[in-house]
Amino acid sequence: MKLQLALDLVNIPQAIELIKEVEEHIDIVEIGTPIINSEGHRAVREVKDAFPDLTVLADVKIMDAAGYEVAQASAAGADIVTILGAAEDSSIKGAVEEARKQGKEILVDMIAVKDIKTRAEELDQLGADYICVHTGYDLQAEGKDSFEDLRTIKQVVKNAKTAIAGGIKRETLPEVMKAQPDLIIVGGGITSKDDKKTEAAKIKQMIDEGVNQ
Ligand SMILES: O=C(CO)[C@H](O)[C@H](O)COP(=O)(O)O
Repeated sequence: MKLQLALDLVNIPQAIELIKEVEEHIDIVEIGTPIINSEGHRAVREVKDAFPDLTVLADVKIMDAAGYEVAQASAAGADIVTILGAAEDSSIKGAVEEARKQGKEILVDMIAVKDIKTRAEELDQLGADYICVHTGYDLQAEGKDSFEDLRTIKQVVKNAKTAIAGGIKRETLPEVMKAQPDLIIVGGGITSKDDKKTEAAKIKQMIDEGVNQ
């Protein structure tokens, strides 16, 4: 199980400072959609330049023109690029094909997908590297989570790695870990803390020790 730190509500210098603090405790850093929307691919490039050994995920949440978008994010230095599970199959295929060409990976975000089980089976066949259940901020505000969806995809996904995102924090980690996803994505659960380094270290330790009680 790997830990991905999601950086959403910061600018590029703040992101770089934050990564410096927690770098040793994370496996992947996500350049979140809000940063990319406001700062562009420059955000991905500057983070990759500052941390060349860290795996960088560009959360571009592609919906169309997938091959082109994957190429652009890859050129900026992304190692993993996200596409929405609700996108057309031809877009998913285009994203996977371009990622293979570039030596990158595709994470499919299942946000807003209604039939999680069927779509996860399809995406698995289409060659997704990761399938990620995700409760976005707007549904988190309604008290929703993706724990049940994670159990559902774990039952049907045969090839892809599984991931979960959305409001995960140290207190909910044991529940998440019971389902054994390959990747756990934590944003506010780390970035909202005064001592981000200690929080990231504790979360990483729980993951590494397989704490699930
Ligand atoms: O993709 C995102 C929002 O669309 C976030 O990066 C993801 O939800 C993780 O952040 P948090 O743990 O703060 O919910």
